[in-house]
Amino acid sequence: MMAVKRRSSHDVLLSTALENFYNAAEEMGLEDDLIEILSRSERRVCVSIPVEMDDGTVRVFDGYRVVHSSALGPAKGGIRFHPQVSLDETEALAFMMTWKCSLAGIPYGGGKGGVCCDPLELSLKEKERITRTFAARIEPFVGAWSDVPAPDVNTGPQEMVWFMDTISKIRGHLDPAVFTGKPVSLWGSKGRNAATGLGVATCALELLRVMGKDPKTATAAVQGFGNVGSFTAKFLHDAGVKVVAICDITGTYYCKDGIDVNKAMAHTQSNPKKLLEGYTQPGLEKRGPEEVLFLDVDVLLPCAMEGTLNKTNADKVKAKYIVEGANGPLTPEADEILKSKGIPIVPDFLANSGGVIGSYFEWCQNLAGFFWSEEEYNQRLVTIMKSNFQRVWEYSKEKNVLMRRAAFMVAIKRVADAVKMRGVFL
Ligand SMILES: NC(=O)C1=CN([C@@H]2O[C@H](COP(=O)(O)OP(=O)(O)OC[C@H]3O[C@@H](n4cnc5c(N)ncnc54)[C@H](O)[C@@H]3O)[C@@H](O)[C@H]2O)C=CC1
Ligand SMILES: O=C(O)CCC(=O)C(=O)O
Repeated sequence: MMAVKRRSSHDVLLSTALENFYNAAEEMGLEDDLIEILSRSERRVCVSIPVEMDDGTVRVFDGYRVVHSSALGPAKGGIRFHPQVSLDETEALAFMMTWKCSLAGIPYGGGKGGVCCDPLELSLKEKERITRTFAARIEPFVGAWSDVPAPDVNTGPQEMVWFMDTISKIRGHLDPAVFTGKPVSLWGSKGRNAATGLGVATCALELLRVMGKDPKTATAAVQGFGNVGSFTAKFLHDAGVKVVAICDITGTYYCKDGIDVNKAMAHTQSNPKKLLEGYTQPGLEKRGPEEVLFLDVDVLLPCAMEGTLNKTNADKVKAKYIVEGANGPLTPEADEILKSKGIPIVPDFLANSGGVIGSYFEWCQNLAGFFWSEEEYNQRLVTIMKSNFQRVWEYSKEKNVLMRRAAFMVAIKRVADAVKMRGVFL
């Protein structure tokens, strides 16, 4: 029995992340003091964001920026705009960023941020005011060598430019390396927008390879059709996988002959809310949003939000494999159910690490002031993703544990070694 008193939370994501961490730490025999240190965040910043709305009224939004660990380098992680954002959720996501960056082999710690708001109800100008005020309030805490935010749910290149521009104006000089995920025309990198999806698709193709399944005879279903889901579907489609279903908050769009992914992407790009609503093609059937999860396909890729597969629905999964594009899409109860069904799962912080690896490439280019071609970017990304997949796959076989546990063990070791070498004080 461990002497450490385990932290817990009412937040599903934080309790899931902590439970996975404690179990892996226990299995690898990590020292109690390191468990205590690594189960807490270094810094949790809460800010209020007063904003004048278009109708002249004032609303105050809550914003958060958490640094879980800076043992390996500056904290790294996205900023989310969503009605469910809370301090606990942000801390959970920052915690998982530490393990993601460690496993990826990049020189970063873990951070995450968020603003509790509903972007679907905001005008572009209101979103800009929220972004700029939030940027000003967290300015003392972010920087190229301290904490480097990036996009997450409902944020993208436009928000990253507002953030960078506000911080640069406050500091009196351009500071491009303080945010990644910027547009290519403004210190962004070719490849970053598609990077997470390219990484998720690469992991799915690697899993098919080790399972001896030809991608050209494989089928897939993708939940979520935003940044991660749409590019995941696109790269799988390009590799010859038949993507039979895609999905967003408006429903599941199923076609037994395969979704025309490029057409669906063009559809979402052409409407202001970026939704699939109204998308059509020959043979298309529209179903409820949850139905994507229960289709009889080779690979299911949850690329939307956390907790999608849980104790109430995991037993209905018919897919042969799961590759987690979203952060925390499975609760521990779902993990158990899927384990008993023998379904191999590529865990989120391996599968979706292409985003942060791609952000690392952007940060390197910003610091050097020298930009790469998209070909070079993608080729380096795919090489790293394949090698990280292979490392976790082999370690899981060697230790006879599931891939999630193996990934945690590899990731925790690198951070724990860094904490020991740097020393725990100050
Ligand atoms: N953007 C990035 O580079 C990275 C994002 N992630 C994670 O991937 C996930 C998705 O992020 P993004 O694609 O950036 O967000 P996004 O905002 O671009 O897209 C989210 C998509 O999920 C859909 N969705 C939301 N709730 C849903 C529900 N209940 N049922 C069905 N569809 C639903 C939305 O309609 C939208 O299509 C999140 O968990 C995020 O933390 C992870 C790594 C990097
Ligand atoms: O690109 C980044 O720095 C972080 C992306 C992110 O938030 C994530 O991987 O969950």
